[in-house]
Amino acid sequence: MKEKLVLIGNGMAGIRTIEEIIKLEPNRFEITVFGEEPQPNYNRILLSSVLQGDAGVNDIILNDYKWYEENQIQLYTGDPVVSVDSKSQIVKSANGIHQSYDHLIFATGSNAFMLPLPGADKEGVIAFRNIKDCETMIETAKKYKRAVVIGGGLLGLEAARGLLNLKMEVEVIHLQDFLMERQLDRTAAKMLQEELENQGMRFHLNKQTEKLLGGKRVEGLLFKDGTKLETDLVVMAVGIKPNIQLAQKTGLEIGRAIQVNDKLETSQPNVYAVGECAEHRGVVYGLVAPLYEQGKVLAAHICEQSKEQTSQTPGYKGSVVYTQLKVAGVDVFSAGNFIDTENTKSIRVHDEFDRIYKKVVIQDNRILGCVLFGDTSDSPRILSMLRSKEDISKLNKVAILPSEQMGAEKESAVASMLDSETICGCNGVSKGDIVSAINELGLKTVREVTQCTNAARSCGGCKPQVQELIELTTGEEANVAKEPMCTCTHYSHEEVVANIRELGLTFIHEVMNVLNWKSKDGCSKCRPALNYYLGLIDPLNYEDDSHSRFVNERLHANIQNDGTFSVVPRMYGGVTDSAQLRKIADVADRFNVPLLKVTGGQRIDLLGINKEDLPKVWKELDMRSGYAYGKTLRTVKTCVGENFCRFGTQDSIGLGILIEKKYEGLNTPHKVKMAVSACPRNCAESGIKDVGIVGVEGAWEIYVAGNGGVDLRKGDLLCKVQTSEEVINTISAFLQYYREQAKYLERTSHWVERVGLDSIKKVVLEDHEERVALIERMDIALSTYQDPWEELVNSEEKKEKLFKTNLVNLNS
Ligand SMILES: Cc1cc2nc3c(=O)[nH]c(=O)nc-3n(C[C@H](O)[C@H](O)[C@H](O)COP(=O)(O)OP(=O)(O)OC[C@H]3O[C@@H](n4cnc5c(N)ncnc54)[C@H](O)[C@@H]3O)c2cc1C
Ligand SMILES: NC(=O)c1ccc[n+]([C@@H]2O[C@H](COP(=O)([O-])OP(=O)(O)OC[C@H]3O[C@@H](n4cnc5c(N)ncnc54)[C@H](O)[C@@H]3O)[C@@H](O)[C@H]2O)c1
Ligand code: SF4
Ligand code: FES
Repeated sequence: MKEKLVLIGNGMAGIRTIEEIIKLEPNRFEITVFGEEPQPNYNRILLSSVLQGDAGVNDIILNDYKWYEENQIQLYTGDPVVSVDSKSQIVKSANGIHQSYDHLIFATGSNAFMLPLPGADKEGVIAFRNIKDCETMIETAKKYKRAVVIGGGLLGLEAARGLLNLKMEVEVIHLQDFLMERQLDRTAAKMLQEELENQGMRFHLNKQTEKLLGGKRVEGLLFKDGTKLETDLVVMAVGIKPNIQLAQKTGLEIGRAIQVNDKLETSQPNVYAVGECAEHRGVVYGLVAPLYEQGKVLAAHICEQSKEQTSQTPGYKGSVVYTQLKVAGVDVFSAGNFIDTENTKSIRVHDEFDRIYKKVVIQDNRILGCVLFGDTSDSPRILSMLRSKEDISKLNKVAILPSEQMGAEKESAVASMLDSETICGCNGVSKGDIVSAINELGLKTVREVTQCTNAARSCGGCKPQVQELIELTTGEEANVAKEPMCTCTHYSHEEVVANIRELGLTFIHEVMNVLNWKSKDGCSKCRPALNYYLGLIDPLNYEDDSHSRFVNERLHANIQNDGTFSVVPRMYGGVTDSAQLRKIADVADRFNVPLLKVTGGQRIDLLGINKEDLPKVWKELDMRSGYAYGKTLRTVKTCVGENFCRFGTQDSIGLGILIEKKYEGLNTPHKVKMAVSACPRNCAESGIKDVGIVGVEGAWEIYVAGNGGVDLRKGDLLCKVQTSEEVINTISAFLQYYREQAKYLERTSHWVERVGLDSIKKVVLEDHEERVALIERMDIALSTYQDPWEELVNSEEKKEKLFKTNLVNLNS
């Protein structure tokens, strides 16, 4: 006879526990599930996506009726359990079902907390917790215009974004003086507020609602300070309260929720609790990651018990939680304890130009928590250090929060992650788990990876990383719907480019309007990408939008960690002369330049220059910009070559200078570095450059897609040619093809790995017509080049705009 297992609550934690049990013991239990809601188990997290218009109700079903049938689970939906007789081990449902049990799991979740305000029972006052609430909001938006969300936490802001998408005017009422105070500090909250205001939300902070006004239907709010606000809909998002009435009636021990030990056992034998209705070591969790961890432990414990073994399960020890806001155009991440105290120290990066803020709080050489805004790419690494309580005393502090300005290559966070690091936080799936599944089971799609590992099955925030892992592991492009360019749009990079071409779109806001961008002004990911693509497609007519460029590119200098700038003038082929050196020395003296440094690209960097001095420095230098800051050609490093070196067989300096003069200022998807060495001894390191030329007897070998950064990669031999002219033509064809085919911010190394060298050779070397066309398009692009320093020095208006006003907000 099978043991009887009854689950009360058909939600995310309860059903995940059942899935884990079935994995361990597919046939041991006769399982019965009671659910109060009328649907099968669905992904509550994605209600935000349903409201924001990114998914339909059917898309968020996690386990359909067929799954229950296939696993022989008796499911009663729309039928809550109303009493439990724990003596005779029987539960009774509202519809009168009596079901006996050997094991009983409470997974009754939470209810939305409704403020007990006068008028809270009026029509048009709702919560945001289930499918019904979501449908009510969608219906309301068809008839009414104004909405108020009470509560500026995760749920409130996701609801507000959804209501904006439904074309309502949205006001958010928040009790505290900054948003998401449970997840963010004041600085990050202020940046978030500005971003959301840009998107169209209006905020009322420090406001306490006293009463809801209106007749049968809500018409407004009255606040404690006497002010009023009119509205047609009120959504309360002020927290949750565990659903414990039934447990209370059953006589289970209750604190803030049902009290459980490390095995998720309640105070009564064979009765367990899991999910938001459970309190473990004084903590009640409200996010799925810890609830799924609980479910796994509980499943193992119940299965071991059924075998009448002594329990081997180490037990649930509590979780480090993290949160991410699911709102288009906003990247926010928060984990652990991020509040500064007298015992903590913190590392901070605050880039007001690009609206990036990162804070990592440290105590006794361990990371306690972090807040990331604007760029959350460091989150897996920091979370991993936080969870493992890694001793960071030996780490260079810069390594904890590396930034591009500090020399780090950050384009593939996934590639540089350790196997033990977590890719999917919701489901606790590591990079190693996913890579093993891909290799062992031959998985090719994100959906397959989800089915086998559960990664990407909850909030979906890790889908891009899973996709990238498939591509990195198999060397093939993952067979999934293309990943959107950013959270502002459904369209992938490729689709946006195709639309710009097909519809003849010519400026950034036009692209956003025509392609139904979700946020009015885009974000720091899509704006620079659109600016690049528009310039690529119509180089002669497109007017570059400097406000859609990253700060260094906008100011034509590299910002340093103390807020000063570095200036690197162009030195073609790494060659200089005494006049240039004298000029540089004079400028260094006149402007008290604290550091002069020879760079890896063979030029001289003047570091520590104040922003207001930049135009004067450029003027006095009277040299061209070295573009040490741009997504463009950086340097062409050269070796001494035949003129002086005993081994030299070719004029590397001459060719290097020719190349650098030809391609300077060219806009590319990411930075491009080149080198020319005059013999295979390769003193200019041609093997680790985007384009590297090596002289061999009477010929030049051209290598591409090398990289000397974090993702060290040896270049691939593209071809061998005889003359400098052929070198130039081949570089033109290759670089133009890269410009047209790569995604913005994709280095040549990643692009070549993604599309394959052979396919590039076919176009760039073998298809004569296409090669000629690429070279022509390259020449057109190059014809528009103007040195930016010279342009700025000679234009008062440009100087005024860039250096005197504070036009620094990418989103402004
Ligand atoms: C809009 C929204 C967005 C969210 N986004 C995120 C996110 O991005 N990341 C994240 O980690 N978390 C998110 N959450 C929270 C997450 O959804 C919850 O933590 C999770 O659903 C809790 O799972 P649970 O099974 O404990 O409870 P629930 O999912 O609430 O399931 C409990 C179920 O039990 C049923 N029930 C209650 N009493 C009875 C009874 N007596 N008999 C039968 N059935 C009963 C309820 O009707 C319910 O269906 C979000 C929540 C919402 C509402
Ligand atoms: N992206 C995510 O991870 C995500 C998204 C949505 C919901 N959730 C989860 O769902 C649950 C509910 O979310 P939530 O945002 O309601 O809970 P919350 O407790 O995190 O936030 C509630 C917010 O409402 C504010 N508030 C409280 N009383 C108020 C009042 N009278 N007037 C105005 N503001 C008031 C609080 O200051 C707080 O910031 C949480 O467990 C949350 O973690 C998570
Ligand atoms: S690469 Fe060859 S030619 Fe150039 S400096 Fe080195 S040894 Fe001399
Ligand atoms: S991080 Fe939420 S589904 Fe993977």
